[in-house]
Amino acid sequence: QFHMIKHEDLTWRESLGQGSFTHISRGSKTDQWDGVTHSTEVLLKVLDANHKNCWESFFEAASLMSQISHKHLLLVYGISVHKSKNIMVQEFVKHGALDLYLKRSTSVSVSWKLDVAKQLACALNFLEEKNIAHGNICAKNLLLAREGDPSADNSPFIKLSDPGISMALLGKDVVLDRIPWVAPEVLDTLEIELECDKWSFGSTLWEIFNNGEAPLQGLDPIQKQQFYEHFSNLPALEWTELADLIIQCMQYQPELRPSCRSIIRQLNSLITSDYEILHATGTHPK
Ligand SMILES: N#Cc1ccc(Nc2nc(N)cc(-n3cnc(CCO)c3)n2)cc1
Repeated sequence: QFHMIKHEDLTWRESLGQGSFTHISRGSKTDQWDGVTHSTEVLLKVLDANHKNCWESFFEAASLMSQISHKHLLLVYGISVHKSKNIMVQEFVKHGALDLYLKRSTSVSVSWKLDVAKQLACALNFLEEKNIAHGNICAKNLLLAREGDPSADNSPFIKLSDPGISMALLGKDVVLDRIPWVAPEVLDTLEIELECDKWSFGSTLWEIFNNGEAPLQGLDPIQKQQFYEHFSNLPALEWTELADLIIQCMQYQPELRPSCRSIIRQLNSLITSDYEILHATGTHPK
């Protein structure tokens, strides 16, 4: 169920960092279309050689993204297996991971953030309708295809990345490190259900409205585990309606979390209210 890409059709450029058990590089792939050679810029995601045993899960994550297509889901061109290297070939998304973009950007407006949040909610709604759980929703896995320029009145555009290797294979320390994105019930079962993505959505909303700052970043794994044991909540944002939405998503009982349709409805009313506040008082919520 995959397009296999020949290793010799890939060119490797600079390294761009790493994910869990993987590292990423910019590159290009060449294709022959009716005898003409085309070169496409790609992102090469390589499974670390010392985690070769995870190759099934690595490609399982990629195939999830290949079986369904949606404008806000990352395009995976295919895979390439060469000697001991397992490579996922993805579309190169122009502005990279959202968490880094938010940390670097100073003037990102509330309406920009709401627009991005709504796009993520739409991607999740699409997955929910297909009964597909992603399992790794966070700002690091949101890729910014278009920055959006308020003066040119065009808006940002994001793509949700593949979920990566399943947590069942990543080990407890990686799972603890993913607190508070990973839903509390996952710590026991290591099973990903649709409701888990709602919890992660809440955590990602918090990141987006805190300019890419990671929630609970100062806590060590034990303190992170206690955060769940004490049924704690993230520090509330000043905008109470938004803080309420985050609390709804981050309900400890999975069945109490809102549907994607409800999340989208609430985001729409925040977008409208933001618009009214902006035009009423000339100021708007943090
Ligand atoms: N400077 C810069 C710069 C860096 C990267 C891109 N592009 C791109 N395209 C993708 N398909 C995936 C990623 N990506 C980034 N971090 C991860 C790991 C966490 O998911 C994945 N980046 C564009 C500009």
